[in-house]
Amino acid sequence: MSLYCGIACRRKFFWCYRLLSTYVTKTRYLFELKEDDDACKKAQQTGAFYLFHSLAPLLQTSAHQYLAPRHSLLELERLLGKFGQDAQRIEDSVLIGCSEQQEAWFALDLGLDSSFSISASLHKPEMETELKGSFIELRKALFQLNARDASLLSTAQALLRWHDAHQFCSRSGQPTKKNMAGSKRVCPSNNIIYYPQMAPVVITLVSDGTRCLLARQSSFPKGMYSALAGFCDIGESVEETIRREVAEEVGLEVESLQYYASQHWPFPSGSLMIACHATVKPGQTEIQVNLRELETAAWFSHDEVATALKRKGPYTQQQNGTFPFWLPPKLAISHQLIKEWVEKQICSSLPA
Ligand SMILES: NC(=O)C1=CN([C@@H]2O[C@H](COP(=O)(O)OP(=O)(O)OC[C@H]3O[C@@H](n4cnc5c(N)ncnc54)[C@H](O)[C@@H]3O)[C@@H](O)[C@H]2O)C=CC1
Ligand SMILES: [Mg+2]
Repeated sequence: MSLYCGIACRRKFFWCYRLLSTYVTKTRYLFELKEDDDACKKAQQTGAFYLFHSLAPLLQTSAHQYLAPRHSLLELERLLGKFGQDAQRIEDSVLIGCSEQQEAWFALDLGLDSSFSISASLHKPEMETELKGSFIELRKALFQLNARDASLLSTAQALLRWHDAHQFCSRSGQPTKKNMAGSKRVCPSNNIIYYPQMAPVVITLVSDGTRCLLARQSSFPKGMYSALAGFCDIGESVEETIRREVAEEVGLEVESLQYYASQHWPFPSGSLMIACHATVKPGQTEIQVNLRELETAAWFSHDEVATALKRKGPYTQQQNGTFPFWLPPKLAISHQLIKEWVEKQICSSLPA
């Protein structure tokens, strides 16, 4: 090993160690805030708040992108005061992360019902003017956010939605109480603890060796195709869900599958997307589309998919009345799954 290489390796090791150490410190800090209400309340003093209204995040526009502004506790108290709201409403906020310098990040919804305010929803247009931004539906804004804001706002929305929908104990019917961080709710009458939940969903890119199978639902934007997706049924393994979903939706039998990656997805109400590649038995490639689930499904060649990946919107109607074939945006795991398939095809076609 050359001297240069030795130094480079040691530097790399030192860098990795520093990264890991910051990550561990951050993780332990967040754990403490979830477990200790007093520590979490203290963290709000120096923390930053992302604001929502009826689950739509507050956003500002900057150069064709959306930015998610953050507010200090002081700014938030001033804002609530101005709109005649109790500062106790801040206790409805949920912890969504922290910076490397341990600035805790929270999310608060000013439009949902609160036990701390008489009138549930603060006046939206006036608040938007005051905050110099707009509350925009996450579905519309997600793909124009940077990766960090997209991930934070997705987590925040899923958590805020869960709290809004779990205000009462399903056994006693009594109101449940959120802990300061919002990592759980407890029923004071029977001590049942409720934890935020998300639904596991598999997303599978089926291939026959040279082509891949893409499908569309009628609710998709015109021209957009994606890999097959489906919720896990209770009691199923990921492998079983993939086999069932592929059989249910396109009438094919999966022969082998390989895990690719996962992603939290805020729609419809917080899912864990588990992405996999799958192959079908050779010669068994005839698609039978389940029209109750899908509008259409088809096999696509490597070149067709590679071209679609490069295509940029807006995807407007063509002269012949059809829409161009396009794929989900980069932020969606389906895009990454399809991209990996394209890259793998290129590698396998290269001479050894
Ligand atoms: N991030 C990504 O790249 C992608 C994400 N997705 C997400 O995957 C989700 C599932 O895909 P679909 O093909 O619609 O699933 P699906 O094929 O399981 O069909 C949806 C139906 O499943 C039933 N269902 C079972 N459990 C459910 C639950 N926990 N919540 C809601 N419905 C449930 C309902 O009847 C619903 O109409 C979609 O909601 C979509 O948001 C889909 C494609 C790409
Ligand atoms: Mg489906």
